[in-house]
Amino acid sequence: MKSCAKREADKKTFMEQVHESKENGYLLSSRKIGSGAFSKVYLGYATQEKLRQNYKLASDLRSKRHSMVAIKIISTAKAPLEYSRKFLPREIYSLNATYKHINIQLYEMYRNNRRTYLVLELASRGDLLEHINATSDRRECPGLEEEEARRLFRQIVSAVAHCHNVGIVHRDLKCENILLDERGFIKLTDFGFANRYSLKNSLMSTFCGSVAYTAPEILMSKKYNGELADLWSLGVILYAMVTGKLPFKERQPHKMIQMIKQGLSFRQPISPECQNLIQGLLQLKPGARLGLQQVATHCWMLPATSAIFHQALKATGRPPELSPALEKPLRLFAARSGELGQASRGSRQGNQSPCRPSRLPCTGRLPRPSRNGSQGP
Ligand SMILES: Nc1ncnc2c1ncn2[C@@H]1O[C@H](COP(=O)(O)OP(=O)(O)OP(=O)(O)O)[C@@H](O)[C@H]1O
Repeated sequence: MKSCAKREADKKTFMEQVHESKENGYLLSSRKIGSGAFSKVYLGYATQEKLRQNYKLASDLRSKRHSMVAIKIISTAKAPLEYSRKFLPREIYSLNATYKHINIQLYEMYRNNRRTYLVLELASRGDLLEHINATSDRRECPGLEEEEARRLFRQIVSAVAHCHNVGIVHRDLKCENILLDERGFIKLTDFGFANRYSLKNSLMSTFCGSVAYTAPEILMSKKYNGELADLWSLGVILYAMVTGKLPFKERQPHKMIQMIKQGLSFRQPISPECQNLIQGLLQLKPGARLGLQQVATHCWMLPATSAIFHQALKATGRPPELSPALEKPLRLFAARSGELGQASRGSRQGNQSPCRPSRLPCTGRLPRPSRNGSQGP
């Protein structure tokens, strides 16, 4: 139980935050909507005066017909220096560099020597993890229906492609960092581990994110390509969406590697197209993973093309490789029909091997994995 002194101190801090927010044009409510390692996120409201001053904020909130925002308060005085000097600036840079897409918009920032305030677009329907668990409970069947998973995954792929196109790798893609707004659109968030890269093939060495979503090359402490590591995480997210479970779950990285090497299994009926896409992303070798363009034009993402998949499967016993000749019209078709978001640059030849029979996945509801620390650049 909190001591009386602690409660008083918390109350004083909150009142200071209310005051500092008001000075900057926002009314801070006492409704806490989330918290992170060094931050608390509150529901806030833009004042009329603020709306008159900030055109971007005003036009966005007008389209939403409310004045609510999420105010993320980071207590820089309490956070480690490394966080304030390295990760927070990266988060702000990434939010600014990618805001024109479907990730969370950073409307504004204000700060003093104790705290930094990020005024963010409100995503009022919680995170993807909560959504998967709630839907699983309602359906009495783990996971989302493939149709819904497809709708959400297309948006996620499009958001990640947008990040990669502007030279940003997220490095902490997981269901908890994908929020849903009131219209059911996804909002990519938590760019605390995001990083810039200037050379497409430059390698990184920082261990970021959560073990369950982390690419094996990072778990093995190898230098890694951030884009390819994001692709692995996308495979874990898709698996989690359609099965309601994590594909591999171990606390210890070396045990995770063993599990990954034993391969994937699907214990419930998932369409062969979807299994094929997940397999294409969850490739042990980073270079063998499907590229974002291949993901966006995969037959599971474009159901109209699944006849081709089935014909090839029937004729050869193998799913088809997308030939360059087929890829272009599919992309055009996808773009026209709105099935494809912004395409990422570059296309890798992914390994589209048929599904391997393998070990059992973890069971039960999707847990919230704990985050790893991070060292290095
Ligand atoms: N824009 C938003 N709208 C609604 N809720 C939000 C928003 N941003 C953050 N949250 C909520 O607050 C929680 C913490 O936010 P966020 O993940 O950005 O903080 P963090 O300090 O980076 O967290 P962590 O230490 O877990 O990485 C989120 O999980 C989410 O539930």
